[in-house]
This record gives sequence, structure tokens and C-alpha cells, in this order.
Amino acid sequence: MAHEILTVAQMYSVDRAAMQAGIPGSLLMERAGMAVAREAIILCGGRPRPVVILCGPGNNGGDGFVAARHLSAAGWRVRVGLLGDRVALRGDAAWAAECWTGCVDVASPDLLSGAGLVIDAMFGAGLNRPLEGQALALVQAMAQPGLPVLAVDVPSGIHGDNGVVLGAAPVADVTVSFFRPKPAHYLYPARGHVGRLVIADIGIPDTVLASIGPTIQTNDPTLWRAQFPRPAVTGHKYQRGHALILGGTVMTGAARLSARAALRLGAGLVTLACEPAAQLVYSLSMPSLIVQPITDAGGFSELLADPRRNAVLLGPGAGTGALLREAVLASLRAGKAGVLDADFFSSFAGALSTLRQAGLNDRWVLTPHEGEFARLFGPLTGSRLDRARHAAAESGAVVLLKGPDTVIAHPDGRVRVNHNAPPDLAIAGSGDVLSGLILALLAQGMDPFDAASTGAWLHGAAGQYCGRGLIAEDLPEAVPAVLKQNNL
Ligand SMILES: NC(=O)C1=CN([C@@H]2O[C@H](COP(=O)(O)OP(=O)(O)OC[C@H]3O[C@@H](n4cnc5c(N)ncnc54)[C@H](O)[C@@H]3O)[C@@H](O)[C@H]2O)[C@H](O)CC1
Ligand SMILES: [K+]
Repeated sequence: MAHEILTVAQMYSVDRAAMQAGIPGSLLMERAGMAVAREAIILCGGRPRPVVILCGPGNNGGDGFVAARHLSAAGWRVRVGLLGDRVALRGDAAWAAECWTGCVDVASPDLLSGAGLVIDAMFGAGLNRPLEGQALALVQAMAQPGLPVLAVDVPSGIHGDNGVVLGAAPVADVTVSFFRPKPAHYLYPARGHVGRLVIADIGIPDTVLASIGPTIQTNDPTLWRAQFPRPAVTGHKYQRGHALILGGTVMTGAARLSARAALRLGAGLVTLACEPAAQLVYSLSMPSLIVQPITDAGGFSELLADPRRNAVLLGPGAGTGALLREAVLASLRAGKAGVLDADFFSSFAGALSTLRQAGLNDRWVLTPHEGEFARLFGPLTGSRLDRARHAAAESGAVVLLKGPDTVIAHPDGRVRVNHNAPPDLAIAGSGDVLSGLILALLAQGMDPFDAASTGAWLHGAAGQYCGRGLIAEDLPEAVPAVLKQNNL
């Protein structure tokens, strides 16, 4: 299965490479339009409906003309509405329009009355400004209840790279795109407009990717399954890593959730260090947890001195006092791997250079949500993908930017977009479980970029497994079933 996501510019390069390899643009368009027609038939359960195809002035419109020809040949009643002048069509789009022998009306909202399906072929990769005028009116008209929409490439108004809605965009039932998906197919808000995504093969050979060098991927077990830690038959707990967590004194639930997740995902040992006042809460919560009372950062450093404690989690429920600050700096200096989360971001607001000097590097995973992200990195602009990538480059660490479309970025420029998280995961304590999952994988020696990707995916899968009504406590308990279900 292919995992590459291509930017709009990369997709144009792919088209050029395919054409240089001897595949004419008109053939690509023919296959693209055929795929659109095929998906329209599938969407309508094989029963013809009156279909309106809205064609724009570029090649997205060209795909629409091809689909019109195929649906008409299949016996469908097709009306084509064109935005702009037919004589202004160029290149492959002009060719596709010539091949369509039916009527071409001026695209207007009236065309949609009586339609059983609308195909949105107004703008795709070439969208370069917000929709206005007639295009905007058409998108608004497509929002009729009960009128299915099939979008070609992207719903018109969606920017292919950043997933931003420029002016307006229809909410499609199905979006048919070609060769590989674009960032907008996975990034919100665009993803809420895409519906079911179909990536059609239009005959572009995978070999063209060699010259493109894609850096964005969708997150999926095939990317990291081989690296997933499995216990050796003759192994013992000391070979499965020793995770160290700093637990807070007041908000003890957070670190307990992280610890529970780390234990469930196979960390050999989990030590939780806390002030004596909180020791009993932690000790009584989980018999398999080792609780170590410490009175100051010196006590935490003593725990770090044992090289078997190889992965550290700092932040969940830890408060914003000196203990967390000093524990973070000591852990970085000690050259451990680890996860920095939650209160870490308030404690080090705007202090990236201090962290880098202390040794922050790609053995560490930062797991901010949007608000925490801004605290450490400031108000960066661009898509979540761009911002996570920029933050990873700036910090030297793996950055996992949490959200419904969690993005995981490596400082070398690689990015993965996670897409299996249900909205049920937006609950208190959910992030603490995620950081515990990643911690367990780091303790077992997994590469931090893969550990972050795996943690995000397992977290999403556990959310799906528990379903509606889940609370954070359910997520670690779902881990064994999710591992079994996915043969991990
Ligand atoms: N391999 C492939 O991916 C293939 C893709 N195909 C299709 O081609 C389009 C991209 O075509 P392109 O001509 O470059 O761009 P568009 O058709 O999206 O639009 C360009 C056209 O629209 C004008 N424009 C842009 N934004 C606006 C706006 N907001 N309002 C009004 N007009 C606007 C712009 O000036 C141009 O005139 C891709 O999406 C696929 O659908 C091919 O079929 C081949 C294979
Ligand atoms: K479109």
C-alpha cells in the first residue's frame, strides 16, 4: 500500500514526469474522468440518476467533461455547466470539451434543480484564490439536503496543500483524486469536506516518485510494524526497558494514566518518582508500578544515573515548579530518550534555546496540542504540517502536534499524518495515555519517530475499539485487544 502524500507542486512534477515518460496528458485526463464516472456509478448503487457536472476553466473541468462522456455513454442523463468561456479552454481541457458532444450550459445554481447527483469539477490543484461570484453561488447551491456531491481531486475551494477552505467548499460524499493523495485530504478543516476518499490509478508509474522524493506519509502500521518491539522468548523484563516518569503531587491522575499505558504497552519496568506526599496515591494505584519518593531534583538525578532507566516522561500533571524544570534539564543532559508533554510546555515557554543547549535532540518526542505548541514555538504560520515540520527542525526533536489530524514531524523533514483517531479521544487524560504509550516504545528501544507514529496510531485504534462513552482509563485497558486485533 502506498503511503506517500504529494503536495500540489509535487503532483504537477509527477504529471510532467509521466508525460516525459511518454504518457500523454490527455490519456491521464481520460483515465481520471473515467475513474470519476466509475465512482459516480458506485455512489448511486449502479442506478442512473440525472447528474449535473460543474466544470471549471482548467484541467479539473477537463476531468468533468470526460466523466460526462462516460456517464452519458452508460445511459445517464447528463447536464454540463461550464464556469467561463468554452473558447477559453486550453490544452487537455479543450480536448476533453471537444470530445463531449452534448450541450454545455452556463454554470448556474438553477442547473441543479432536479439533479440526483452533482459532480464538482470546478477547481482542483490549480485553485489560487478564494471562491467568489458564480463559483461561490454554485458551492452554496450544492449544499441542498439530499443532493450527493462527488468532488474531482478536491472539493472546489479547498487548497490542496494546507487544507484551508478558501471562501467556501462543498461537503462531498466522495472525493476522487489521482495517483496519490494531497495533504488537504487528511488535514482539517478540508478533511471534513472530502467524504470517502478514492485514489484512482491513472497509469502513472510509481517510478516517477524517485525524482520527486516525497517526505509526507499517512501513518499506518506497515511503516513501523517491523520495528514494533516484541518480547523475546528467552527475554526478561530488564531487556524491555525501564521507563521513568515524574509524577505530580496534586494532579496525580495524569501520571497514573501515562504509567498504566506504559505498562500495558510492554515497558519492562516503570518507575514513578514523586514527592513523599503523593507516594501513597501512586503506590496504591498499580501494584506493578515502582514508586520512588524524591524530595528534590537531586533525587531525580540519582534515578537518572542508573543507565538501565533509558526513557523518561516529563510533564503530565507535573506542575510548573522548579522540580519539573530541573528534571527536564537533567534528563536532557543525561542523554536519555523521552517524551516531553503537558506542563513541560508552560515551564519552558519560549525557552527553546535553553532546551537545545541542554541536549534536546531527536531521541526526544514533544507532544503538544495547539495551545502548548504556541507556548514553546510561538505563533508560527502555515498548515499544521508546515508548523510541525518547522518546529521539529528548530528544536531538533520529533514533534507530534496533537489534533484530529495529528502530525508527526522529524527534524530531517519527514512528516506523517495520523488519520485513525475518533473524536471520542478528545477527553481529559487522553494525551497522558498517548505520552505513556510512546514512552513504553522508547523504553523498548524503538526509533523515536516510529515510536511517536506507533503511539499515535495505537491511541487512535484504542479509541475506535472503546467507541462512544470511553474515558481515558479505558484506553490502556484496550491495548492488549488492539495489539491482538492488528497482529502486533
Ligand atoms: N495526475 C493528476 O493529478 C491529474 C490531474 N488532472 C486534473 O487537473 C487538475 C489541475 O488542473 P489545473 O488546470 O492546473 O487547475 P484547475 O483546473 O484546478 O484550475 C485552474 C484554473 O482555475 C482558475 N482559478 C483558480 N482559482 C480560482 C478561483 N478561486 N476563482 C476563479 N478561477 C480560479 C485558474 O486561473 C485556472 O484558470 C487536477 O486538480 C486534476 O483534476 C488531469 O486530469 C491529469 C491528471
Ligand atoms: K473539484
